[in-house]
Amino acid sequence: MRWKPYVCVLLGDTLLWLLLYCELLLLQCSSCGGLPGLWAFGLFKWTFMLLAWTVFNGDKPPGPVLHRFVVLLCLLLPAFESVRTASGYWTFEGRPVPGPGTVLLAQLSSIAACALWDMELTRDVLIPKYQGSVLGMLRGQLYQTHYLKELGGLALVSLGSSLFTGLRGGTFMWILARLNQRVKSLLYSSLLKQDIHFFEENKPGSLASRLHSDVDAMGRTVVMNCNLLARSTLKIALMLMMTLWLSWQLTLLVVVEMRLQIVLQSRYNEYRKEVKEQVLDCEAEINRLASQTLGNIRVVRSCRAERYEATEYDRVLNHMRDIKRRKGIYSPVFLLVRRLLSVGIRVLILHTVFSYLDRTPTGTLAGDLAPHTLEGKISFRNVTFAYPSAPDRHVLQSLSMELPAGKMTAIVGPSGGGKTSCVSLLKRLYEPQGGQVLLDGEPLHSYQYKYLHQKVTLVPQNPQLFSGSVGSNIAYGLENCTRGMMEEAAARASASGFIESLEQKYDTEVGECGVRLGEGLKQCVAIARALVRRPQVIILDEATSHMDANIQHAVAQKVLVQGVTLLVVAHQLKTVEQADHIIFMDGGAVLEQGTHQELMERRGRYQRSYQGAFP
Ligand SMILES: Nc1ncnc2c1ncn2[C@@H]1O[C@H](COP(=O)(O)OP(=O)(O)OP(=O)(O)O)[C@@H](O)[C@H]1O
Repeated sequence: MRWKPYVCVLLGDTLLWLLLYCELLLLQCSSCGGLPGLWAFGLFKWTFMLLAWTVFNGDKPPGPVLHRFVVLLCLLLPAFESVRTASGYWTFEGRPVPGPGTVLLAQLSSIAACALWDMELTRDVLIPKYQGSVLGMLRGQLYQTHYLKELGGLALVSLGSSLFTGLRGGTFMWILARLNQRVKSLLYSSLLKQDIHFFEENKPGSLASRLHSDVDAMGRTVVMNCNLLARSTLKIALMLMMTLWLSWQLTLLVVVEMRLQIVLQSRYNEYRKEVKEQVLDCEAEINRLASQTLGNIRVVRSCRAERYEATEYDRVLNHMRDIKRRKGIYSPVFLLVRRLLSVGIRVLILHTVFSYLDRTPTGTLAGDLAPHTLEGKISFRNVTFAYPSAPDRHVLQSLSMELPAGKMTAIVGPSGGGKTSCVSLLKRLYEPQGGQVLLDGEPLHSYQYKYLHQKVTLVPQNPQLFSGSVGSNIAYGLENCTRGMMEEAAARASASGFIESLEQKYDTEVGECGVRLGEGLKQCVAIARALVRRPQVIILDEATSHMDANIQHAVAQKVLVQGVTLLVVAHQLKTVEQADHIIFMDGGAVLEQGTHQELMERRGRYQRSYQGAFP
């Protein structure tokens, strides 16, 4: 959270209070106008601060937390004084103006309320989120650094939540006590004013009970329900916002399910109520018939109405049986419909999940080429490419370039020029929309997937190491990697010197994400990891940025000696001077290419960039 706007708001508030005091002093006013004046001043402050924000920040609206803070700061004091006046605890009207202590208290309360408000509101949403992240880490999906952050977040939110729950409970208990006191006092005064015959009609015991137990019970009900209402409303609103943010489709399904369940349940409740009334009517009828007939048995006998009465009794019993049978059918049908609805919604939710499982990748599938020997010549032919997330924006435009086999080619140019996009296409992370990328004259997609990734290896700028030994990181993913292979790769990556200097050499632990190694050493290990696979093309995407210039040069030479094609993507032009071929890219197109000497003599963009970098 950026704290500067909050400090400015606090200073602004203090300044406006000072102005009010000065103005009252100058105008020789003894009061700021009671409660209406206080409210007017609060609203003025609110408007003023929003206007000031617009002046300094243009159309950009203040964030919700900052806005809440401003509202609290401006309206907390008038609201507090209004509640105090309404509860009869204090009459503000008689006081001239809130003192500096009250203003300071209002500011502190606003800060605390704003912070705790967010904690309380987000507790039920954030706790499950942090718990999920911590569980994710325990299942190995997160690194330790993330784990500590998530665990810290969980602890903080839980602590804040407990604190706020305690404060909220305490505040409501305090309000309850005040409410009871006030109502009892009013009731007692009212009782004392009643006529004497009122006391003759109402026993003192019952009046005393009204005064104590009933008032207590009423206060408890009102306060508890207010508490529950405020809490539930805010909680539902926030949960809805959070779930909408996570997935509006799933939220819609859940809301639809809830709505249908409510409709179904209320229909069923109506029906049950109706049936219950019918059963009660029937029971009453049965009782009436039985008691009427048995109570007047002499009349029944004398009229020979036994058969008639028995038929009547049977009729009511049959009616009762029908009602109960209908109830017996409706209950399981209702449960079935409810369960079907719930299962149906879950099936729909799963269908969103399964659609991902069934999704077929749009890229061209890999072919079966896996030649024994590979030269490592790479050609980009009229390649046009746009990222799937921005299909209308072509980041490469009919780009053509050649990377000679066994040579060092450097791609340079300003940020956003399209260098990394070329590398991504070369690794088949994306497919171009137009043109082709060829390896030894064959399109990349005609090679076997595993073969291609073994022969064309990428070392990224920030390589990830895994907890384990230096050796296991070099041999990562290889089944039959011998110590000899590791040592050879490390030597070519100029990493053997530092590895040999470690106490346990290749068995030295690198720590979580390689934290025990410096950035330069991490890059050396990552290059060794690439080299141990004996690739024919190595792409160093800013992969030597943390290395000393001499080491960078040595690594390049050792790689080239083996006849490997080396593609270096670099920002620092100094590091690519030695390259056999330099390609200068900008705006997704090749602007200039040649050796360092040729490009410097051309006095174009490369030369200007070089001179800009080394004036
Ligand atoms: N995943 C992506 N989705 C959409 N656009 C992207 C994506 N990655 C990069 N771009 C855009 O593609 C353009 C080329 O980016 P690219 O990373 O290839 O340039 P770059 O020369 O490698 O830059 P840098 O040196 O800063 O890495 C940029 O405008 C960038 O914003």
